[in-house]
Amino acid sequence: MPALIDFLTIKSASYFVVSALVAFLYARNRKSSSKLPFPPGPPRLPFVGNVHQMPTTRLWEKAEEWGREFGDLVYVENMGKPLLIINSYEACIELLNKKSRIYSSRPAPVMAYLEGWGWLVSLTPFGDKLRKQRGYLHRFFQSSETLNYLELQERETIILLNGLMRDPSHYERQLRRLVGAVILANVYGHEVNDEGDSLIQLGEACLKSAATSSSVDYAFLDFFPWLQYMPEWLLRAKFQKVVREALQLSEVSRMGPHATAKKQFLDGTAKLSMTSILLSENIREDGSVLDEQNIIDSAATVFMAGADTSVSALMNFFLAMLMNPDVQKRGQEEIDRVIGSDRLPQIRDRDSLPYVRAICTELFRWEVIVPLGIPHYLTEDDEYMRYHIPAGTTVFPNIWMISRDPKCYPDPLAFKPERWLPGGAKEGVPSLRSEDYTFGFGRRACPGQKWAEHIVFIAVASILATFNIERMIGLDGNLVPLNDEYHATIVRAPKESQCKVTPRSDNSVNLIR
Ligand code: HEM
Repeated sequence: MPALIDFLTIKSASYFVVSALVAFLYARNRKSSSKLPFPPGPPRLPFVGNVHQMPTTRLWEKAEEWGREFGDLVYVENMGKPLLIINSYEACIELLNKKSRIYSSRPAPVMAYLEGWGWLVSLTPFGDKLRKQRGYLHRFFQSSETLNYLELQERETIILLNGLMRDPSHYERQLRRLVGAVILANVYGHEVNDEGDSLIQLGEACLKSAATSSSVDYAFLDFFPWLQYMPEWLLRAKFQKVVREALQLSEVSRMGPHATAKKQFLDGTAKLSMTSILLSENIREDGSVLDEQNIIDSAATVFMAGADTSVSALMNFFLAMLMNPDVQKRGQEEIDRVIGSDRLPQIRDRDSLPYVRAICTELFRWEVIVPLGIPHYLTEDDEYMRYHIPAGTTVFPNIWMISRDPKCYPDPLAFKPERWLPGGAKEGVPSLRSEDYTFGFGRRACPGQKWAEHIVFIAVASILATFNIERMIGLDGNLVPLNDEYHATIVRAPKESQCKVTPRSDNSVNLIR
């Protein structure tokens, strides 16, 4: 056995040296491929580049610091892999929108593929497959007409209000149920009965697992992919165990709900959903389904991409209300004045509730949910502002920094819906709306934007209409501190705060029931 260990250690060390050499030569070679310099950035060390300066979490905070020092574009390298961070909205539009032909692929993180998440639409490389998948998602989620999802969002929001009345101290659980129930009904025709629904739990487990694949703990696999072949006992890294567990989850979540929905479709018991509509349009006489893999993958991606993000927006709403009681009061006054107390708000009330709409727009700006977007990948060499950007660069739009630009948003850390009202802030309405960047850019921009905007609006308006959200007073008579911590993976999600969520009046209770 010791001889074997020696052999494998020598073997892996020699692999290391060869990989290092290849990366070094590759980096040198790339440097000489254009006369133009790379964009500015922190000084790089030979071979390892900026690896020593890369944070293990919250890359967006470091990116902001670099952005202040180097400007709109920051170029860094990680073991020979080029990364570009774009810090201004204008540069995002110039590169990711106007040159979307070459800026619309995705990097391929080794860990995500090992774990079996390679089928996610958000990882699909640019090309025909992606066009097909995005075509499906646009049809069902960017317009409410195909699935009539607005009605379902309203119905499920009433269940949310009942849930908050029953279990006011666990608002996160209720918000997860709301978003999960609408998504699963829209995608598979699955009806969620309670917060413990098995598909919601499966989705949550997948989200946790997929979040690990983007963890920096496994970034070493991107630099030394051959390490994935090392025996588990030799490497003493736990990634193989993590991979085995994730592989199971990714397969079950991709195929399981589809199989159930297909069975219901064939039995004639299926409810109207993205899956049942696509099956009915694509089923052939022999029972096979045209383009079934893309249908399966697009449907299975929706929970993964839509649930955590939309829940985070609503979690931020609770935090914002706890921090800004005056905003809550003004929103409630608008609803009382415009809608009265005989009915709950509906999505068609959007145009007559400008302040509530402004709260939603501010929610998409304040504490952005996907601070560095999902990275794009440049497929050809490019030039911009007399800089050379090499093919193979991973490109991050710095949504975090754009949303906090004090030139555009005075007092950017404050939650101020008034900034979106004409005449409401003395500086006037900012020209850059948060909806223009929070959902990403170009041909990879979020296909769920409209769906998310609608569910956030109806949930916010309905909660404001019927509940007061207030800080708790502790046994010592002082306010219980808010939990302003955030889970920090690709999605930045606030943690739950202890608070009091109480119906505004007996009339609210009757309306909810
Ligand atoms: C508040 C809620 C949401 C936010 C903030 C959000 C944000 C984003 C962002 C920043 C991206 C990356 C865009 C880019 O690469 O430039 C994205 C991609 C994506 N989003 Fe959303 N999203 C939300 C809700 C949803 C919902 C409800 C769905 C479900 C339909 C969805 C489905 C997707 C998909 C499939 C992608 C990948 C698109 C691709 O790679 O081509 N998202 N989202």
